[in-house]
Amino acid sequence: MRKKNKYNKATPQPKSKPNFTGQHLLHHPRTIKQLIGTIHVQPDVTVLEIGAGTGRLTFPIAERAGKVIAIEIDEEFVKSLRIKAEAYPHVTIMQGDIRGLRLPSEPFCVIANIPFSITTAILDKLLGVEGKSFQRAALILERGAARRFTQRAQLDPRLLMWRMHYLFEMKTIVPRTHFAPPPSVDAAIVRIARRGHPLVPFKEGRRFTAFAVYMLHEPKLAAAHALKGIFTPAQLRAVLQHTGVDREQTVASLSLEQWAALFLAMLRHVAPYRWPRG
Ligand SMILES: C[S@@+](CC[C@H](N)C(=O)[O-])C[C@H]1O[C@@H](n2cnc3c(N)ncnc32)[C@H](O)[C@@H]1O
Repeated sequence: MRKKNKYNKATPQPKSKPNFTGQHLLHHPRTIKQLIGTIHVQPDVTVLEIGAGTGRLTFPIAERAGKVIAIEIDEEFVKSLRIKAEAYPHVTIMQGDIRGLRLPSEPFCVIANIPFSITTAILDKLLGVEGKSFQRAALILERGAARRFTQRAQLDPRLLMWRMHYLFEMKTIVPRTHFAPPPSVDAAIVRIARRGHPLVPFKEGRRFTAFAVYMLHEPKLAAAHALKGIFTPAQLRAVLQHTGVDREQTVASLSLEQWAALFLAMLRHVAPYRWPRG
C-alpha cells in the first residue's frame, strides 16, 4: 500500500482573478487615432496587436487592416473580445502570453499599447531572430523607455544592435491621464521600422553586440583609445580617417553610422582572433 504523504494534497488554486500588470486602457480618442495613424495600414496588411484589453484599438485597427491578430492574456478580456469580434471575420483573438506565442510567418506590423513591464521582452521577440517577418510598429511605451530607445547617444549594446537594423522614432508624449486607470508615469508613441538597408548585416548581430559590449565598457573613454585593443596603429589611423571619428571623440558620442563603419572595418581588416568575443 502506498504510504500517505502529507505533501501529496492537491495544490490550492487562488480563488481571485490573477492580477495582470499593465492594464491601463487607452480611452483618449485622439491618441487612439494618432497611434493607429502612426504606421501605414492598408487592406493587404496583417496587424498584430499585443495586449488587446477590451478592444479599444482592436476594432478601429480592423477598419483598416486586412487581418488582425489580437493577443490578450486575461481570460475575462478575451471572452468579451471574442463576442465583439463575431462581427469581424478578419479578426482573430488569441489568448496567451505574448512571450510564449509564435509570431506570424507572413509579413506583419504591430500596433499596441503594451504592458510596460515586459517592454524589453516584447522588443527582443519582435526585433530578434523570431521576428523575421516583422515590418514596422506603432507602440505606446513608458516615456523614459521611449526616450532611451530613441536618443542619439546609445549606451546599451542591445539597443545599439537593434538600431543597426531598425529605425526608432519618438512621435509624441502621451499624458498618463489618457489611460484608465492612469499609470504612474507618462507614456509616448514610438514608431519602429525595419531599415531598407541595415547598417550592419542581420547575420552579424551577435558579433556586433560583442563589439558594442567591448567598446561601451567605458563610454566616456576616447573611442580611438578603446579601438587600440582591436586595430594595429596603422589600421587605426586609416579607420579613424575613413569613419570621420575624431581622436578625442568619446565612445558615447559615436553616431550610429560611425558604429557601423567601425564594426565593418574590423570585420574587413582585422584578423578574427582580435575581434571581441561575446
Ligand atoms: C496597457 S493595456 C492595453 C489594453 C488595450 N490595448 C488598450 O489600449 O486599451 C495592456 C494589456 O496587455 C495585457 N497583457 C499583460 N501582459 C500580457 C502578456 N504577457 N501577453 C499578452 N497580453 C498581456 C493586459 O491584460 C492588458 O489588457
